[in-house]
Amino acid sequence: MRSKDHFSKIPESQPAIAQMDALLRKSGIHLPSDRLEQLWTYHQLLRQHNPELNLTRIHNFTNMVLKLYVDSILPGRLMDLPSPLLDLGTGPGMPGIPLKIAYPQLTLLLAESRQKRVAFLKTVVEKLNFPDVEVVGEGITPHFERPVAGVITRAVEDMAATIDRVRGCLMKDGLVIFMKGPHCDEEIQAASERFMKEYRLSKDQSYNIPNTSHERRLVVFQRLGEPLFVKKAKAMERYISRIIESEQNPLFKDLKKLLGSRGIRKQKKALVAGSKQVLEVLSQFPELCEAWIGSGEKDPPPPDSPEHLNWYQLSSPLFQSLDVFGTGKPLLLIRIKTVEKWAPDDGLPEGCTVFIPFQDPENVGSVIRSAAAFGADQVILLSESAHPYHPKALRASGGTVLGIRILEGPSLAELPEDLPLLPLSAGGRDIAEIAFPDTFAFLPGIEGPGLPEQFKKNAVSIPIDSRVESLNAATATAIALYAWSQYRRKHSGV
Ligand SMILES: C[S@@+](CC[C@H](N)C(=O)[O-])C[C@H]1O[C@@H](n2cnc3c(N)ncnc32)[C@H](O)[C@@H]1O
Repeated sequence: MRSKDHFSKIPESQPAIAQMDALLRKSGIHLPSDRLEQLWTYHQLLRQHNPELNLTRIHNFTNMVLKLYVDSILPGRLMDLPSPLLDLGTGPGMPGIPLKIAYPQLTLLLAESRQKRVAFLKTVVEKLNFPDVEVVGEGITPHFERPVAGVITRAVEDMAATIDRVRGCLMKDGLVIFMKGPHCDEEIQAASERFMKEYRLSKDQSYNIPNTSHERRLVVFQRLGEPLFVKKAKAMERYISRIIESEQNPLFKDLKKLLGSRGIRKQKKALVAGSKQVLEVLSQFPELCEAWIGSGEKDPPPPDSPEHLNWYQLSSPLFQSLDVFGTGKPLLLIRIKTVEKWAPDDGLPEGCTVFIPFQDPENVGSVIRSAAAFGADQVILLSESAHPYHPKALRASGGTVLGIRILEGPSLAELPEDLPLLPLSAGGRDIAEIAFPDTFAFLPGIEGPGLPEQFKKNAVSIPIDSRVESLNAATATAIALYAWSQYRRKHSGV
């Protein structure tokens, strides 16, 4: 490899500043004398401290100039460098120090976790009398929150790891600049896929260190969103935030009661869980949303949330006691719509009504979801039923509870027999063979006891294998709804 290098014939016995200048110029880099001297001083320091600190394995003068200094400066010729720029894992100062010498207007942060190297970097910065260069003597983690417009990194780690690491400090539109060798397609692909929503690949340029056979690749990702600390600050400004750390806090006590149907009925409020559902409810029913509930201040409300939203920041144990599904993601406190009453005298509207007597909130939620999916006209909750806004019901309903017409009716025993009912019970007529009336209601039984005797005579059933006693009540209702939707499609072309 070395024999191909154009400059390998330069005598190594007495390298001098002029030879460095010549190598730089042949590589297209023209430094004025004061900056050339800075680079020379840096080179001397590197040489002086290398035996003790093992700063670089490159010892040959020509190679040091080309593979370290020229290589470090080249990104500045291929793009406009963002400033302030964080050189992450700078080691002995590469590419940061040569870049700062070539582009003195840069504000630079040199991050290095190994303390001996940190001491070396501080000596360099002092000797070169650099303005606007700071040595950050710590390992960069996502908790590092100093705002920077760009990050540059050479020979540190894979791209995805770095992008993740700088999520605390890189500002919106900021650039992560990777100085890589030619074979980094897999890394680019992995990082592009993982950060698809937050970053875009803005540059991928192959080049050579001039007059050498050394191939390089400059890969740049641009951040599309804000870092967390900015999101937090904006959210603090926009929403009323409350920190809740005690179980005795009245707000928390009320929230805790929303884990059961009684509390929901009394307060007319509910908790929505699961990030997808929370975001859907927030965008579809902003007027119903009261508070965004998170663990501490991580995960602030999204920037376009309604302004009246409160932001409750719960201590981790308090949050976990509300996060019954263990999502770890924020919950949403919503007001529930007033549920209209229904009495038998009101009759039924044309189409399909579904009565719900289920005591298991998951069954309530999943039947509501099926009712919405198959186009039922309304759902009437009998007094036996669990609350449709119970956290388990809301989750099982996939949010459809908020979209479908729901009424509150009497108990199962109070339903008159002369309603146009299609009770669901094993042993009834085969549902595939009946003609569905224009106006009717499905009436499934309660889990366990099933239907009271008086309804069984008109029941319809879903034929099942004789070794299975019965279907789950919500499943049976879903299949009955499907049978009706198929019948309707066939007979009315809907
Ligand atoms: C292989 S060296 C490369 C140094 C230099 N960028 C170069 O091109 O010569 C990697 C350096 O990154 C430092 N480093 C690794 N992870 C780091 C982190 N998270 N924050 C700061 N420095 C880190 C290591 O201590 C090491 O000095």
